[in-house]
Amino acid sequence: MINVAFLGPLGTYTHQAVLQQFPDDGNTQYTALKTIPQCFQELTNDLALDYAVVPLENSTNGQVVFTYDILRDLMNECADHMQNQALPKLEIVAEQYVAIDLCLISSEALDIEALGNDTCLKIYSHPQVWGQATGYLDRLRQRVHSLQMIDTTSTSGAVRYCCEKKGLDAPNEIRLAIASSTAAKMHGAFILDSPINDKKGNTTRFLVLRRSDSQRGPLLAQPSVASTSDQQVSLLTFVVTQDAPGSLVDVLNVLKENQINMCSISSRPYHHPDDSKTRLQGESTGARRRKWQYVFFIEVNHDSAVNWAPVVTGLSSKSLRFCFWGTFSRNRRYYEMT
Ligand SMILES: O=C(O)C(=O)Cc1ccccc1
Repeated sequence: MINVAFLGPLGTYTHQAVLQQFPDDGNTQYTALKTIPQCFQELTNDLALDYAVVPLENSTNGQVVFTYDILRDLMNECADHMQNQALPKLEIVAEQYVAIDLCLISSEALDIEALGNDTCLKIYSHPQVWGQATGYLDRLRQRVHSLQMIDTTSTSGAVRYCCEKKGLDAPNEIRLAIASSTAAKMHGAFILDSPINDKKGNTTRFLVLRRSDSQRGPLLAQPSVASTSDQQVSLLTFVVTQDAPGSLVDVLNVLKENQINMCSISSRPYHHPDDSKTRLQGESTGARRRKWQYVFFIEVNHDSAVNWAPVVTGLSSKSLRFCFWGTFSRNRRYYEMT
């Protein structure tokens, strides 16, 4: 029996990613959690859980910042170190891609074209959705008196909320949700319009994590739909000194020297803690501390034959803090999603 935690509840896009990775074979238990931080915390602390699945980025509106910021914080607060290499308690073991077709959903059959200009719309969804349907929402806003966007902890939860509040709307007020057709079906709700996403091929990429003290080796559940490819991907995070010209180039040169191709780079700001115990290696004690620094996230793709020892040594010597988050197979959906 394997136990997979995910950003729930049932009917979310993350749930879809979970089922792609871990099809329901009678041997899998699914644990729906409320928030992304909870997915990280529970996987770290609850030994009954084997994996956690969280969203990482969306092809239309980019980074899922909650996830990036937890990876950043886990690197910075990591108690286990090998010199300046942080050894986190979690590792990434797979990726998944889910096509996100957003639907406008109501607890009642309504004609969306017939909304009056005195209508006050309240639209509920996960915050990640707003940046994926801006064009549609802008057009809708022009046809009604007001349109309010209200965050929920999940898309599926938004549909449930609208169904629970059915019939309780004030006059002229209409509650709608944005979620998947699966979520609409699950709650017996009505799809008023779909797809309403700005871009065709809107896709979210998810990470599958496990505790790094878990038994090494191939994933316990080999995905049946998402077959893997020969390409391997590794995710690394690091901090460079901002006072030395070329310090980022120095890190990237380690990859070049080892013939490793970088396929993505991004960064997130972080405010460096003042606590002197957390001073990064290589930072001079007398130097004025920068409050505003950046963590870089890079992904590299390679075949399975990489000799990581010199790469890790090189990267740790060129960065102030460094963390290797794991190697996983490039999912075949990476090539297939439009
Ligand atoms: O709320 C959900 O359905 C989630 O799984 C989070 C999310 C929201 C929008 C796109 C992808 C994932």
